[in-house]
Amino acid sequence: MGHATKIDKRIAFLGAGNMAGALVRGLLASGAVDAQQIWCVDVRPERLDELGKKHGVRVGRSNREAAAWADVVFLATKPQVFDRLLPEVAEGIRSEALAVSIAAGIPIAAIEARLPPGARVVRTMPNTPAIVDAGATAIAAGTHATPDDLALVKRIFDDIGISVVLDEMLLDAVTGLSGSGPAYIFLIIEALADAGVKVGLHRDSAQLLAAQTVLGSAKLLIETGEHPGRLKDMVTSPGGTAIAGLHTLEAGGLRKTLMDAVETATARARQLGEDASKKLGK
Ligand SMILES: NC(=O)C1=CN([C@@H]2O[C@H](COP(=O)(O)OP(=O)(O)OC[C@H]3O[C@@H](n4cnc5c(N)ncnc54)[C@H](O)[C@@H]3O)[C@@H](O)[C@H]2O)C=CC1
Ligand SMILES: O=C(O)[C@@H]1CCC=N1
Repeated sequence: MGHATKIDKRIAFLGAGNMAGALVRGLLASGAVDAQQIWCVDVRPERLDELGKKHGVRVGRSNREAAAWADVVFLATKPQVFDRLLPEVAEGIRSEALAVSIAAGIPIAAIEARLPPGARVVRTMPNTPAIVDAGATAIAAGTHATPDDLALVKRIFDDIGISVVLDEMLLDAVTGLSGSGPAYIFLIIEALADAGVKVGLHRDSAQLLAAQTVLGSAKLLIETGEHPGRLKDMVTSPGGTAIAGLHTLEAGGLRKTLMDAVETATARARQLGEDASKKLGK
């Protein structure tokens, strides 16, 4: 990739797990920031060693110190530890810094209430394909976030996939759909690979064919802008194989099951937010 302009900010990741790792890698690969502009904090020393060795970024154990150093503070632990994380951030964060949450469920209001008055907060919901620059992220502005803040966060996530700016009330729905969606798709790919084995294919070729079919179908949809129903119709010859398979999927309630799954996951995101808000005393 590579960008004409650099991001002239110091960026801290509080919680340096899967998603933070994807962001660090993406920021460095795009050339948008240099390793010395990144500080990763985690409670697992082995993870810090790994990131330090791999990327040459600064690592440490103190959320407060990293927050005090940074212009942009990513809140990237699990939502369940936000009640411990936020007081440490509140102690450290500078008044001109921006806080960016990637946590499922936690409302912006709950974060703002725990940070100094006027704190600028942006809430996001990325997904794991960001690890290979194919992420899908939704971004929502907090009360005091500026258009420049949103543009900066959008740019960071656009480096590792696509992003959309939405109203915060839609973020739990995004969590149920694209945030959690990779898990659904991996289940589908695994099931298709199993199916391929059942009808006589070797595991390796079955899995590769299944995965490429998902990738290619998504690419076809995005690049043509066609309605998915029309693209489905292109596959289904009269009296052919695809319509026979589709009949079985309809009988198995695949559409309803997927709709239920997204609805359940959305409700779970909301619940995580309510639990966290309660623990945060709000
Ligand atoms: N995994 C996913 O598919 C997605 C996750 N998210 C959100 O991203 C956040 C992080 O998720 P993952 O990266 O998957 O989790 P993870 O478990 O890989 O990373 C979280 C990291 O935080 C560290 N940690 C725990 N307590 C800490 C503390 N007090 N201070 C500093 N670090 C601490 C853990 O050791 C761990 O390395 C979560 O809030 C999750 O809701 C958002 C979108 C997708
Ligand atoms: O399961 C979770 O809580 C996280 C958030 C979105 C995807 N994984």
